[in-house]
Amino acid sequence: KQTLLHLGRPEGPEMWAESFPIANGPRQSPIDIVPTQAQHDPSLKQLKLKYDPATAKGILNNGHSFQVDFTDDDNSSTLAGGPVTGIYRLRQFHFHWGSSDEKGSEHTIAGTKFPCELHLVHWNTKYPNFGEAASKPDGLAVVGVFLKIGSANPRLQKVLDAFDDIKSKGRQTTFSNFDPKTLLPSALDFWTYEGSLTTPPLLESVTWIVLKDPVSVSPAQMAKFRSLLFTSEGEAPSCMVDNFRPPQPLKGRKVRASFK
Ligand SMILES: CCCCNCC(=O)NCCc1ccc(S(N)(=O)=O)cc1
Ligand SMILES: [Zn+2]
Repeated sequence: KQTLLHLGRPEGPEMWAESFPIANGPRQSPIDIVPTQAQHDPSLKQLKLKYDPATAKGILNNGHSFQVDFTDDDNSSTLAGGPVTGIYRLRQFHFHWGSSDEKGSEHTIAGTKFPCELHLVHWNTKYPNFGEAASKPDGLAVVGVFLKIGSANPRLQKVLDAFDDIKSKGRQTTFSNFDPKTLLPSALDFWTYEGSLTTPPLLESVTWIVLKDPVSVSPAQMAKFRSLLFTSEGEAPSCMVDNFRPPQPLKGRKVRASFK
């Protein structure tokens, strides 16, 4: 008896190609980053991140992750330098995580999975808005940060404290005066490659900037991530876990390193 279960969750990554054929495209994300195969590119500039805490707006459970949204109607919070040309505006950040500490990240490093991965999503100001930029090959730049199990991360606390208000899908609350720079490691060494959104619509519009150094998260803090729900109030509750896409074929792409 063929059960749907062995095809993965009906709405899971294995099924996406049916509605989004680009799922099998030439520049899909995430990927497995193999440090020994990445080429150091001395022409890569230093990453310039300028975030204004006043641009933090709200925090939302969107049913597949939670995101912190920023006002992006001026250049108060931007990314420049690194592999990109021009100025990209911060729109939101969100996370991906596992049901246990052995998995959860989207990118992997020589096969190593992390329990969690942070994505800071920026759009190219040469386009009028995020939606337009999301459909252009140089439209988006996402900074990826690995979280690894260790001591509790005090910088995460303000985010975790908001979870009671956004437990189920569709819940949101205000979230102000937060500097996402506090979530980053001290060194901004990175790998970079041309890729895509890792969730539908899987658009191939992302310059990925994956930081080499992880930041810490404690098991108790991971347990709080796993207390969020995929489901809306009133539905049978389903814990929000394993919201990561596995690595996709490199298809000849080069991964560059900003460091030796
Ligand atoms: C008005 C425009 C509304 C856009 N709504 C449609 C849309 O494009 N949503 C996609 C949002 C998204 C998905 C995945 C990532 S990831 N995991 O690759 O960083 C980042 C951002
Ligand atoms: Zn993401």
